[in-house]
Amino acid sequence: MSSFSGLICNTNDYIDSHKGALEKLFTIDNFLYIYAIIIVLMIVVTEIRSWVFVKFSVHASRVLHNNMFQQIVNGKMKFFNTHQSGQILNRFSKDIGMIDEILPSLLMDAIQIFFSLFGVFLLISILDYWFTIAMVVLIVIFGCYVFVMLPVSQVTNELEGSTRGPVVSHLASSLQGLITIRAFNAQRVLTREFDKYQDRHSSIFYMNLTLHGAVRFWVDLTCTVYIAVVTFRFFLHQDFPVSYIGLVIMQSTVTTGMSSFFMKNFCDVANNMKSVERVLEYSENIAEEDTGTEKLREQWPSEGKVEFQSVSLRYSPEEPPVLKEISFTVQPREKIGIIGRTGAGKSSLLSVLFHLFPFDGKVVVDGVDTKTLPLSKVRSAISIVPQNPVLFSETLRKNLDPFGEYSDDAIWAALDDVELKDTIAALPAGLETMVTDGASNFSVGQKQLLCLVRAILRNSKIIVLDEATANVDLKSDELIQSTIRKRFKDCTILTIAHRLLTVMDADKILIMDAGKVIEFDHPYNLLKNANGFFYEYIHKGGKNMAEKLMNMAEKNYLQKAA
Ligand SMILES: Nc1ncnc2c1ncn2[C@@H]1O[C@H](COP(=O)(O)OP(=O)(O)OP(=O)(O)O)[C@@H](O)[C@H]1O
Repeated sequence: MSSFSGLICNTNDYIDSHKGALEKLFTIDNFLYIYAIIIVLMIVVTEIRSWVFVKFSVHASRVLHNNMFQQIVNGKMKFFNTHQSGQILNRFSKDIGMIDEILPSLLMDAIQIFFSLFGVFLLISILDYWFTIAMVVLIVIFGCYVFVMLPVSQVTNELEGSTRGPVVSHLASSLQGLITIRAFNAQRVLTREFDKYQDRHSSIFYMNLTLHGAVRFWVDLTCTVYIAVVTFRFFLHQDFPVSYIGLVIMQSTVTTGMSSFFMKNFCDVANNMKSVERVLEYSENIAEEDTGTEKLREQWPSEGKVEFQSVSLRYSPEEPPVLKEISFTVQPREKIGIIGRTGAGKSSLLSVLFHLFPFDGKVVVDGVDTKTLPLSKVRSAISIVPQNPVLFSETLRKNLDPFGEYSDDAIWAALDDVELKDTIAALPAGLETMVTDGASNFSVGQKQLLCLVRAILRNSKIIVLDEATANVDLKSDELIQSTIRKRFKDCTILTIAHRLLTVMDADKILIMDAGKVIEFDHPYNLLKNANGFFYEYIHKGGKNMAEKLMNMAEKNYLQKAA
């Protein structure tokens, strides 16, 4: 009791001695002026700060976003072999969302709280320098918390990101293979797998939350001890005025809440900076290196001669080569059928033609080493009808003619060539029909025919068909083959085929086995070698089929010879 009455007496003495000065400063007019100036300054500073942050964050996120997208669409094929789709989608959704929405406000709050705390500390220190020591101790303790907590929270945050990838990948592949999953009645297996990935992600997510809760507890406890120390000092030294004590204790209490918020914000900013790091990681060194610089004046390729000179390919340095010192020459306008067992390297041969992976040796087209040309030049010179036809979620017209280069008449004529004209004309929107996600409103055979329409429109000198008729019936296969013969008679054609009938009328058959070319000649000549691979391959389908194919080859050979 005696301590409190002492305090009150001291306060009254303090107020009496400073009364004149205080009255002078706090006249009602002065107070209103100062108040108005402070309010205006606060509004101006807040507006400028928000404007700068919004401008900065929008610009930064746009640059990062564009860079990352450009790198991904031009990415090396190897990158897609080693990175899950979920991982890539995560960068575009979670990380970009973090940079766009969360990080700027976190950063703003952190800076604001830092300056507020600094102001409070400064005020308390000016009132009594002994509090500076308590504050320095407080800051050191907070520093220790950050030192211990930050690396742990960065690891848990990283783990959270890496466990979210499989959840997204699993979901994406399940949606893609929904028909197969239902056909095998495998919904339960898939659900169990999804739960496994989800549990893994949730456990890390909760670990993160718990970690933040623990840190908040320790920060609050430290701040409570700090307030107790400050209050205790007033009991030891009772000559402070009450207003002074009230101000210090109130500011110390504010410090408690703000410090805990600042710690959380600081760690969140440091952790979420990882999103920037991850986006930056995908913003460089992913795109293919385009070293070709040679500019060709004349139309290239004009003939369509293709030479493979000692071409070797390995998908990664640790793996064995899938193409081994391959050399052969395709003459202009020749039709080549490529066959071989599964995994022999047929598709890899075509990926070399398009420079999809770095390879040793040379591919020379019409006398020009394709390694000296820009990638866009090489790729635009060759048309492909791939094994897995791809249509985009756009109008049919845009899918067939993405750059708007051809007239409607040319497109309808090309559709007529593959006998799709009536089917497309029967659609209510015709060429303006929207292709649904995954092109599910077209059958696989129709998709392949639409890819063939693209090739017809481009009218390239070299055409590549990678099992283009694998998903169509025999009649459609014959139709496509006759269209190809008619429309591409002046072109060089490389056809990978599993159906021998498809390539029996080819000028030459190239047979691949374990990454090597083992036979390369006219089918009729190959059939003369009873110990050869082709002879054996043809007789696997039964005697009747073999005879039919041999007759076809002979007829074709004699026709060409004549
Ligand atoms: N992107 C890739 N990354 C790593 N290895 C690959 C890749 N693509 C193919 N391979 C490997 O290269 C080898 C040749 O594959 P490729 O697809 O060229 O054979 P293919 O003769 O076309 O087979 P199929 O007739 O079954 O399509 C195989 O052992 C395959 O595992």
